[in-house]
Amino acid sequence: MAVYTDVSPEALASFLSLYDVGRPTSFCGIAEGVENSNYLLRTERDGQAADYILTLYERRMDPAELPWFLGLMHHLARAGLRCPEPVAGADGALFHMLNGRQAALTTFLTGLSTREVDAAQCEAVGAAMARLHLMGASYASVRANTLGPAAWAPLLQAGSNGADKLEPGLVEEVSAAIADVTAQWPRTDSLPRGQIHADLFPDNVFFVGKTLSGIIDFYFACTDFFAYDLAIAINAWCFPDEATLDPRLSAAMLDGYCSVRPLEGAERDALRPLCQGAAIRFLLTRLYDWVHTPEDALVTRKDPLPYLARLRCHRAFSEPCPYG
Ligand SMILES: Nc1ncnc2c1ncn2[C@@H]1O[C@H](COP(=O)(O)OP(=O)(O)OP(=O)(O)O)[C@@H](O)[C@H]1O
Ligand SMILES: N[C@@H](CCO)C(=O)O
Repeated sequence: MAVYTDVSPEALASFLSLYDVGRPTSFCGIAEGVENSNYLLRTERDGQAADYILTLYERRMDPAELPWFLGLMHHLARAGLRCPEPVAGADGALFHMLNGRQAALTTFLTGLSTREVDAAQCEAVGAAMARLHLMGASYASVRANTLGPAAWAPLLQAGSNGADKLEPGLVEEVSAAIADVTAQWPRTDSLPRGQIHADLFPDNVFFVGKTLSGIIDFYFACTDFFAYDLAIAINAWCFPDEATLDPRLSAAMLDGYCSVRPLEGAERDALRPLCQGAAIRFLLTRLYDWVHTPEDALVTRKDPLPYLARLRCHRAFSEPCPYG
């Protein structure tokens, strides 16, 4: 489930009166996702139907940061990336309040996320990510990565109550990995940086047939190393059994990326610590949710342990870039 906030027909009508999108003809909650409340909205105007996603921002969203995310999506959509474009209200604003929460309408993207990742999809994701990185260069505003290395020790601390029940010795093992990976982390000015998606998992990428048709969910986007975005996606796409890297998939992703934006040698050399850092980041946010979400909550908690398995896998490699 991800409908935390119910929206009545009256509240919807009042919200839509701020937009020029026509009258609602259907409106239903979307079960997928864990962060925000999402609804599929169909409207009709002058006999024409149009689909939108209505999102009410919950949980981790810092209200002051929403304009940055919506501005980035607007910028990328206008630059030609297939991503949701926020719809402006009659007043020009990209979000308005609904039931006490910030809420935005975005364009609907067709397509389905894949359940069985293959090399062609990885190549397409790599190429789309590189396009996103290049297009983001003209979005000048900076957003620091709030889930970068400085956040890891406090997150582990916040999730430590219950961590060892999940996996004996987890806190000690992850503490040691944090110290080691932080010491190897590239200096800010040592690798190319810019706007990154930072959550490019299979459920955030749509395909129509074999063609990549859209990228959604920009609410962890930030300004960081381009190669860190690749590290996140390698972890999310290239571990078919959750614990073992399939180098054919990661090589396809790197090939796709390099077909649009060639990687520098230093970026390839940094991939192993970056992949470990990406594994730590998702292990810790999942651990936090695991420990802090009541077992009977409607939201489905994501298992942190597959990210411990990925961390171990990257740490066991001896070659600098086993990814392709
Ligand atoms: N622009 C869009 N076009 C079509 N479907 C969308 C769009 N945005 C969201 N969806 C649908 O809503 C679902 C949830 O969206 P999203 O992943 O952004 O939610 P979330 O709560 O931020 O979840 P999470 O961060 O856990 O992935 C998606 O899986 C997709 O089915
Ligand atoms: N992609 C994240 C969920 C939040 O975006 C995860 O799998 O842990």
